[in-house]
Amino acid sequence: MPAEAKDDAAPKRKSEGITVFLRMRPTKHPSKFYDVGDNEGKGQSLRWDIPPDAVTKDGEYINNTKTQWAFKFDQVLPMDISQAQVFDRVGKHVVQNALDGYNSTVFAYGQTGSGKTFTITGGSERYEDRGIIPRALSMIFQAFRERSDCSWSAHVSYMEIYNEQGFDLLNESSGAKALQDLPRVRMMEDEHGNFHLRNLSMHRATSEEEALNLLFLGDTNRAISETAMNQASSRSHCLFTVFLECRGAGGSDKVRRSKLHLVDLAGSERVHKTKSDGITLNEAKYINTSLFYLEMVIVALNEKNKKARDHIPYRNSMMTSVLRDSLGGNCRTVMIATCSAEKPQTEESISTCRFAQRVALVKNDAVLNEETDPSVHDSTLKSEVSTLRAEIGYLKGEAGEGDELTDAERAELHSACEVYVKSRDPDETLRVAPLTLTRIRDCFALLKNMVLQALASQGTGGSTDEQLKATLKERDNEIAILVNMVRQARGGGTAPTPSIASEAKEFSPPSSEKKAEPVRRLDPREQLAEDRARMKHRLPDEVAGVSIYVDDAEVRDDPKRAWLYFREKCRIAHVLEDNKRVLKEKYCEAKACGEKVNATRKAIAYLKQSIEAIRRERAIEGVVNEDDLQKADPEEQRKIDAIAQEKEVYKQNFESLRRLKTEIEHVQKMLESGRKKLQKEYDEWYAHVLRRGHNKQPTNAWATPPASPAQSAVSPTQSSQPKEEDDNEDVRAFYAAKAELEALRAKQ
Ligand SMILES: Nc1ncnc2c1ncn2[C@@H]1O[C@H](COP(=O)(O)OP(=O)(O)OP(=O)(O)O)[C@@H](O)[C@H]1O
Repeated sequence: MPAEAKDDAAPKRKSEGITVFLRMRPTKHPSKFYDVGDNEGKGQSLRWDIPPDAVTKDGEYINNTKTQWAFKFDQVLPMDISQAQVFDRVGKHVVQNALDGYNSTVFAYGQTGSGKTFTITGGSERYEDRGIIPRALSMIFQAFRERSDCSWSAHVSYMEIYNEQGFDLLNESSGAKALQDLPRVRMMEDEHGNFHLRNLSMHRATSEEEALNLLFLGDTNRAISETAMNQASSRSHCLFTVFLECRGAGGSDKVRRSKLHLVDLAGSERVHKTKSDGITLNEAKYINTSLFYLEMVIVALNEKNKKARDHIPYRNSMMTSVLRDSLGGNCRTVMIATCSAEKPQTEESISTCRFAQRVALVKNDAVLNEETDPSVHDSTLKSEVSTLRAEIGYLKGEAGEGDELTDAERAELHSACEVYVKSRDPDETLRVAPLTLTRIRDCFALLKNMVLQALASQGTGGSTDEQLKATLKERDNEIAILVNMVRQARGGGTAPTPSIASEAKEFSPPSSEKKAEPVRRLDPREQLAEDRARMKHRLPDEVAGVSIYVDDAEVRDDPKRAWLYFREKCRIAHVLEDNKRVLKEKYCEAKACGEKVNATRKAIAYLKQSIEAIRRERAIEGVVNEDDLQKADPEEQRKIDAIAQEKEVYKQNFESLRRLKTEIEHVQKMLESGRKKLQKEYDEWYAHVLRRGHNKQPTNAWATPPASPAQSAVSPTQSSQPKEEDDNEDVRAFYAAKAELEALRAKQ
C-alpha cells in the first residue's frame, strides 16, 4: 500500500464522525415493529416498538425486558430503494472524496443474508443490480476522462479474510479450487506502527473494463471458495481497494494519493444462533472474535473521544488492523448497517442498530494526502536559479545583442515558450537563460507565431487540423469496432466475436462446452451410485425453485419438453430474459450513437471541404495579402462555427458510445455466468426428475413412507439399499434418458 503523503504546508484536515446509513432488506412480510421518522432535521430515526409477548416462530421471546428502542441514522434507506439510488446517496460522495485526495471507506455490517454483498458488490444476475463497487469504478474512470489536467493512475487489490488469514482474490491462475489454494496475505507492522499487507497483489487498471475484469476475477475466486467451504461468504470479510494517484493537478508539482476501501464484512449474528458444531463452530467463533474485536475498537475510540483512554486495540485482529485508518484515523468513512425487517430477525436487527449507534460516535481525522513531487520540484528549482541568474545579468547590463542562435538553442527556446503558454498557473514565468536581446526578440517572434496559430486553428488552422485528423482516425477505428459489434449482434456481421456470438444464440438445453471436453462415460452403476451419493439418498422437493415432481409423463420423458418446462418455471431463466432485453436496448442505443458519430464525422469533413473551396476561390480572386487571409469571410466563419458545434456533438456521442461499450460487456458477462448457472441447475433438476420418474415415486413419498403395501416404490425410509432388480431398472432407465439428452444436445 502506498504510504500516506505529507505536505510541507499545513495539511487540509477535517475531523468528522462516521456517516451511518441503515438499509432495510426488502421482504414481503415486514414485522411492523419499527417506524422511520425524522430526527429533528438531523438525519432520520428508527423506532422499534415490540409487544412484550412477541415471540419468533421458534417460540423464542424476542425480548422480555425492554420493548422500545430509538436509533438515529444519517439516513434510513427504504426497502424499495434501487441500487442506483443507493449509489447516489452513499457511494457518489465517498468516491468524490477519494478523487479529491482523501482516504475513503464504505463498509457494510449486518447479519447473514441482510444484503451486505448485494449493497457492496451487487447482484450477479441483473445489470441494474450492480452494487457500489462497479458503479464506483465507472465514476472513477469517468472522472479521469473529464479531469484531464493531471495524470491519473488507479491500482486495484481484492482480499478475503477468513479465519484471521488473508487471501489474495486477484490470483489469475485458474487452478484454485479452494480458498487455501490462493496466495496467503500477511500482515506486517513497521517500526512506526504502520501496517502493511505482504503478498497482496496490486493491479494497474487503465480503463473501467480492466477494473471490472479484476472485480470479476476476484468474485469468481470468491465464489469458488464459497462453494468449496459451504457459503463461506457469511464467515469471511472481503476488502476491495482502489488506490488512486493524481499527479500535477492544474500544472502544479503536487501529487495526491488516496485509498478507497469497499468492505463487505462477515455476518454479524451471534454464536448461539448459528447452532454450529465442528468446523462450523470454529468458523463461527472466528467471525465473532473478529467482529468482537471490531466492537472493542469502536468502544475504545468512543472512550478516547471522552479522553478516558489512549490505546486502541487495532492489533487484535487482521481486519481491525487493515481498517485502522478507516476507524478513527485518516479517512472519511461511511457505514451501511444492513437489517432484515422480518419478525424472526428482530433481535439481530436491533443488535445491528445498536452497533451502528456506537460507530456513529467515532471521530475520524481525514487529511488531504498531497505532497510535492520531488522530481518536478528539483527541475523547477534548477530552472528558477538559471532564470534568476539571467535576470541579474540583464539588470547589471551584462546582456548584449548576443550571437545568432543555433538550431538547438532555438528549439530550446521554443519548448520554453511552449511550457510558458501551456501552463495553467497564472504565476508561471518564461524561463530563458542567458538573456540576450537576440533571445528576447526570438521569444517575441515565437509567441506571436503561437498566437497566430491558435487564432487560425479556432477555425481551420493547420496544427489543430492535424490533431483533429489524428483523433478522427483513432476514433474511426474505435467506432468501426463498436459499430461492427452492433451489426454482428443484430445478425448482419461477418465473424461475430465470441461473446456476441454466444449472446445471439437462443437458450436451449445444450452444453457446447461439455461437448468439447473429453467426457469419461461412467458405468451406469457408477453413474447411479454417484448420483445417489450426491443426493444423499434423499430427493429434494425442488431444485432451483422448480418442483421435481413433474406429473406430466411426456414432459418428464422428453428432455426438450422438460427443458421448456424448466425454463418457464425457473427464476434464473426469467432473469436471463430480462438481461437479454437490457442488452438489446443497449445495442440499439449503441447503434444510434454510432450512426450519429458517423454522421457528425461526415458533416465535419464536408464543412472542411467547403471552407477549403471558399479559400481557394478567394485566392483565385486575388486576395493574397497575409492579413486578409487571416480574416475569415462571413460564410467561412459560419462554417467554422458549425464545425465547433459538430465537434461538441461528436464528443458527446463518442463518450456515450464508450460508456455503452463498457455496459454491454458487463451485461454480456452476467449473461454468460447466468447461462452457465441455468444449465447446471437444469442438469441437476432433470437428473432428479428422471430418478423420481423412474422410481415411480408418489408425491411426497420420500418424506412420508407409503402407508399402503400396494404402493410398490421403495422409499429410502423403508430401505436405504434398493433391491438389485430395482437398481438394474433404475440404471437402464437413467442411462437411456441421459443418452437421449446427450443426443439432443449434440444435434443442437
Ligand atoms: N435490497 C435487496 N434487493 C433485492 N435482493 C436483495 C437485497 N438485499 C439482499 N438481497 C438478496 O438477498 C440475498 C442475500 O443477500 P446478500 O448475499 O447480500 O447478504 P449478505 O448480508 O451479504 O449475507 P452473507 O453475510 O451471507 O454474505 C441475495 O440473494 C441477495 O440478492
